[in-house]
Amino acid sequence: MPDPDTGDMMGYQFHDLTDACQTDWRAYIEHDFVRSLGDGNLAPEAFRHYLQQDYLFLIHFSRAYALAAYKSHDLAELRHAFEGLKTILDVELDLHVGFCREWGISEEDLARLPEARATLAYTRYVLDTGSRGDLLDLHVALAPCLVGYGEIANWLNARPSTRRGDANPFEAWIAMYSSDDFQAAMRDEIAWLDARLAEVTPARFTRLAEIFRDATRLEIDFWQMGLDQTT
Ligand SMILES: Cc1ncc(C[n+]2csc(CCO)c2C)c(N)n1
Repeated sequence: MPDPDTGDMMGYQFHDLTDACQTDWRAYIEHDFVRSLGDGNLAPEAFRHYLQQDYLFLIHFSRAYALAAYKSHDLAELRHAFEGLKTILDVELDLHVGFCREWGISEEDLARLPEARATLAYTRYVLDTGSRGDLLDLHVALAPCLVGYGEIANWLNARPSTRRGDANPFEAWIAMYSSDDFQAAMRDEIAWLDARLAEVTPARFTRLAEIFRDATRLEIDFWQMGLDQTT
């Protein structure tokens, strides 16, 4: 459809992906795990289980960013993948190691950890989608993780019952995803996706929306695993 201001043809945008799966997207962003984390009363066992499985998750997500490097066509795409991998290793895992120390999870515990089904399903789904498809398929599969956590932080901050500061044991978690750096990374990813989605056909968009919805459902399962402490 033509843009009313410029007359240019407008394609799809990132928000069309969330619009296409609103029920699942809201169930992910506003999950009970997230609400309790915001209120500061999430059961320590639930958070501990989440932290342990997230360690395995982050290792496989690092591999997915390495796959994005492999799928790159130019230096800009390669840098984009490299920055994503570097953020997981330097920022995500850093936060993670700090939390594990605080919650009494040792490196030996992490090394011995059996991988839960929800972790297996989500990480291997993303790697398989990226192996089979192109860089856009892979980024769409990765988007609920990066964009979702930024949106969760914004949702929590806009909500009156969220407790910020020392009164909340999960303050560092909320602060990390609310930070200017993380929010800027989220906006960069949305801009990258907007530029590529502008070019896709309706049939291709339908397939991408399916990938996005599946990855969103797997994020829901990951939160639920924390609450249920299932493996
Ligand atoms: C289940 C699960 N989903 C998303 C994230 C957040 N996250 C993991 S890697 C990455 C991209 C680089 O920052 C982001 C935002 C998480 N930790 N665990």
